[in-house]
Parts: sequence; C-alpha cells; structure tokens
Amino acid sequence: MKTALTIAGSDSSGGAGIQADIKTMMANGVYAMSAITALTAQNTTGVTAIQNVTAEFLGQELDCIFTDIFPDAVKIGMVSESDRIHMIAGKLRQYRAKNIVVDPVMVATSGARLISEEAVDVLKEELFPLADLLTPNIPETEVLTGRKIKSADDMIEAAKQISEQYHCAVLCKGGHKLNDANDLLYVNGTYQWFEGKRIDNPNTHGTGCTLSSAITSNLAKGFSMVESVNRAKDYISGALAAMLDLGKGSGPMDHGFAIKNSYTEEA
Ligand SMILES: Nc1ncnc2c1ncn2[C@@H]1O[C@H](COP(=O)(O)OP(=O)(O)O)[C@@H](O)[C@H]1O
Ligand SMILES: Cc1ncc(COP(=O)(O)OP(=O)(O)O)c(N)n1
Repeated sequence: MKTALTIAGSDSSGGAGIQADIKTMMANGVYAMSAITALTAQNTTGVTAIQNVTAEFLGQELDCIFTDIFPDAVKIGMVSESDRIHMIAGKLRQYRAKNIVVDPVMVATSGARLISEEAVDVLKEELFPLADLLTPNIPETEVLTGRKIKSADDMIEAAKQISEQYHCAVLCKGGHKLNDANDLLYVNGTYQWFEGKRIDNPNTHGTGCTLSSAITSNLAKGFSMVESVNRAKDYISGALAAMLDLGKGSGPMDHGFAIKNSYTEEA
C-alpha cells in the first residue's frame, strides 16, 4: 500500500487540517500518517485558540515517521511559527522526502490568521524551495507575488512568477473567484486550466486542505502531476456536490461519497 504524510494543524471540528487530510487520504486509497504542528480549537464558525507543539516535539514526530514507514508523498499545511518551519525543512532534507506538496495556509475562510507574519518569509525561504507543488488560493497568491489577482491572465502571470522563483509546480486555486471554480496549474514552463463548475454549497470548510491532500495521495500512487491534480479536482467537486450540511457556519465536506469507487486505483 502506498503511504502519505500530512504535516499540519488539528481542526477540532474535523473539517480542515489533519482531520480533513486523513479522511481524504483514506478515501483516495493511501495509508495516512500525521505530524501535528498545532492544535486549534475550531468549529464551522471560527478558530478560538491555537496551541502550537514545540519545534522539538515536531522533530520527534517526523523522526518516528521517516525512520519507520517512509511516506511516498508529503503534504504540509498549517505551520504557524518560524522555528517549526525550520524544523520541518531540516527533516525533509535530512530524510530526502519526495513528492512534497506545500499548501501555504495563511488565513482560514472564517478570517482567523493561521501563520505569524514573520513566518511567511521563512516559509518562502526554507520550505518553498523543497516543494514539488505549491497550492496557494487567490489571497495567498496575492501575498506571495504582491500582485492583485482580478482575472484569469493575472492568475497565469502570478503562478508563472512563483513557479520560476521556487522552481516548482504551482496550482493557483480559483475557489475565491466569484464566477467559477477554475484552478490554474503552472508546471515545467507551461500552464493548464482545471475547470470546475461552481457548486452552490456554502459548506466549503477545508476545501484547500482536501484538494492538496488528494493531490498528495495521487502523487503517492504514482500519477503524474497533471493527472494527480485532475483526479483531485474531481474528488473535491464530488465531496462538495455531496451537499453535507453540518454546523452553524461554513460546514465540512462529505468524504464518504468516494469510498468504494475509482479514487483508490493506483497508476
Ligand atoms: N463552491 C465551489 N464549487 C466548486 N469548487 C470549489 C468551490 N469552492 C472551492 N472550490 C474548489 O476547492 C478547491 C480549493 O480552493 P479554495 O477554496 O480556493 O482554497 P482554500 O480553501 O485554500 O481557500 C479548488 O479546487 C476550488 O476550485
Ligand atoms: C488546522 C487548520 N488548517 C488549515 C485550515 C485552513 O483550511 P483550508 O482548507 O485552507 O480553508 P478553510 O477551511 O479555511 O476554507 C484550517 N481552517 N485549520
């Protein structure tokens, strides 16, 4: 069985973070492991508290994983502080981790800031150069490039800029645009759109975590970058279209729809 690791924060309501990642990896047919960076007290209406694990403990989690069940792919989500990012980068280099997907989580849809301002620079300097794929949403793309994204052409230019700067593939996610849900992959000097019909579902908590974990699962299973994104886009659309409705705010998605179907196939 192929294996995947998520390095991310816990979401007590189970819609985003580690919990969304593990549900997604399982539904996509890979064995899921986790290194938790922080605990969040969170539900569908917002985040009320964050408790970071120490950098030392995070390092110990990663040592335990990499010296035993080596992951076929790694996803990194919420990491709030510079010393934890530094620790992750060191361990990924030490163990020569492969198929690294970095979701540069900055602000939750509910508005809570999930990374300190100074840590964004450390993320860029230390983690981005190790990534095979970065998956910023539109606001994150604006922060990373210093450009306003108002059109499809802006997305292409911004993804190209990030890809050339960090020598990796970039998926600029279109969930925050008003009219469509089209994502743009910039890879090996060229771009490709992954079109998604916007689903009229207010429950989008954890869409970014879910998409990046589905891509990570597909990379672990041996699919190419393009095919991994293609299959992940299909998966997120299915999870949103299942129309689960839980909680008082922006609720989680339904991962159950995918069990027993083709998502578990390997390349
Ligand atoms: N209402 C929606 N209908 C269909 N796809 C959506 C919808 N909202 C988000 N998505 C998709 O979910 C994925 C995550 O995108 P996005 O919401 O932009 O990320 P994030 O959760 O990091 O802000 C993308 O593939 C995006 O196109
Ligand atoms: C613990 C934790 N990690 C990440 C997020 C952000 O999730 P994401 O899927 O990027 O977006 P929203 O859920 O905010 O739409 C989070 N909320 N918690």
